[in-house]
Amino acid sequence: MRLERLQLRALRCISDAGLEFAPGFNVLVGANGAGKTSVLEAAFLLSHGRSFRSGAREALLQRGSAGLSIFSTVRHADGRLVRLGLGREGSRWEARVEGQDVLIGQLVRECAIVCFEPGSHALIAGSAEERRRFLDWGVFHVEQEFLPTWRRYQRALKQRNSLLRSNQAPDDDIYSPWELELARTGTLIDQWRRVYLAALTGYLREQASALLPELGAAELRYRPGWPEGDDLVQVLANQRRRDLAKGHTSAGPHRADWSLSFELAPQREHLSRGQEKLVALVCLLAQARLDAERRGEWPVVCLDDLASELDLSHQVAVIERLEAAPAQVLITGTEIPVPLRQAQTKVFHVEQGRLTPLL
Ligand SMILES: Nc1ncnc2c1ncn2[C@@H]1O[C@H](COP(=O)(O)OP(=O)(O)OP(=O)(O)O)[C@@H](O)[C@H]1O
Repeated sequence: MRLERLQLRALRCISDAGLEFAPGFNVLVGANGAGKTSVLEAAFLLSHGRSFRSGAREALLQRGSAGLSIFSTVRHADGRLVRLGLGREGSRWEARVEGQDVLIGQLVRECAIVCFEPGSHALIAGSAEERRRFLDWGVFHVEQEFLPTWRRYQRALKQRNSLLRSNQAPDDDIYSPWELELARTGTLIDQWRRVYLAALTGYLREQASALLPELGAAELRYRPGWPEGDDLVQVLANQRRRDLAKGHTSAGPHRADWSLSFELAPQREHLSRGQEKLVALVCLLAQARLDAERRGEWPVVCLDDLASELDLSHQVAVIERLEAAPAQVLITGTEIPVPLRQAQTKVFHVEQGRLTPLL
């Protein structure tokens, strides 16, 4: 898929801007703080319902503005054109597909965008929550039932945690209904995650051998969040007393994690900071590749500040791979990245929130 048009209003330093993107490479060039990342952030918001930057969603609203809006026209590989919108008026976020109000989950399903940005190394070096989010975004895009099941799981988890916190005696009749629900939905979530990771593994190995051949073979490890092979309902019942002392549920898919290790870098601590970033990029490109396989079209790939994140040879390798995909790519930088200077690239100049097409 590709973004044909993106229209932004009152997003960070961008008061009002419209961009017509080219199908291939698009570069947003400008000084620090000009508003380049904010454009990628807007695209990411449509596809994830949240920003990749930390902080409250309120910070996205231009200072002094009561609302913001993001509109996009998305062209799918089969020629279908879909109009998407996300906005905030007053205290409410509203999502639209083809002018109809929809839930944010429905909007996100229509738009697939992966984004590599300076914070992406958290996928490797950060908390397990980052890795679960990555995993669940992938599962969500292929499994229709994932979101409602995940919501049911979260509801049951909240209920069990509030029983634990209010120090309810660990009796079956109080805890069992919630534990049954947790086990039923949690086991499904775990199965979907395993199927997704199994499909992702080949693409992870392929991307890793292209971008990080010096690290040797890559291996993916998954930890479901409770002892492998055990029945979750039994685990929860057995852990009630321990969980009462802790005040929260200590087993289940909300504790899952995965990691990518390498023959010559078996532990994360063996990776340099730059290699951590490259491993994160490997994961994102593998996810994009799998998404392309499943949906029959590449997601849009955003690379924020590419030239300061990767050395020149890795920039070349990534750009060549995306050119061959072929994917629509949005790149930001204080200058046009060297490998794109001779290529067919649409360039936008960004200055104090104003966007001007150059070439
Ligand atoms: N809510 C807001 N209202 C108005 N301006 C904001 C708001 N939030 C951030 N800004 C400003 O908007 C700009 C956002 O910049 P952005 O991160 O998009 O810049 P960038 O061009 O990617 O910069 P860099 O090259 O430094 O990463 C900054 O100048 C910032 O101070």
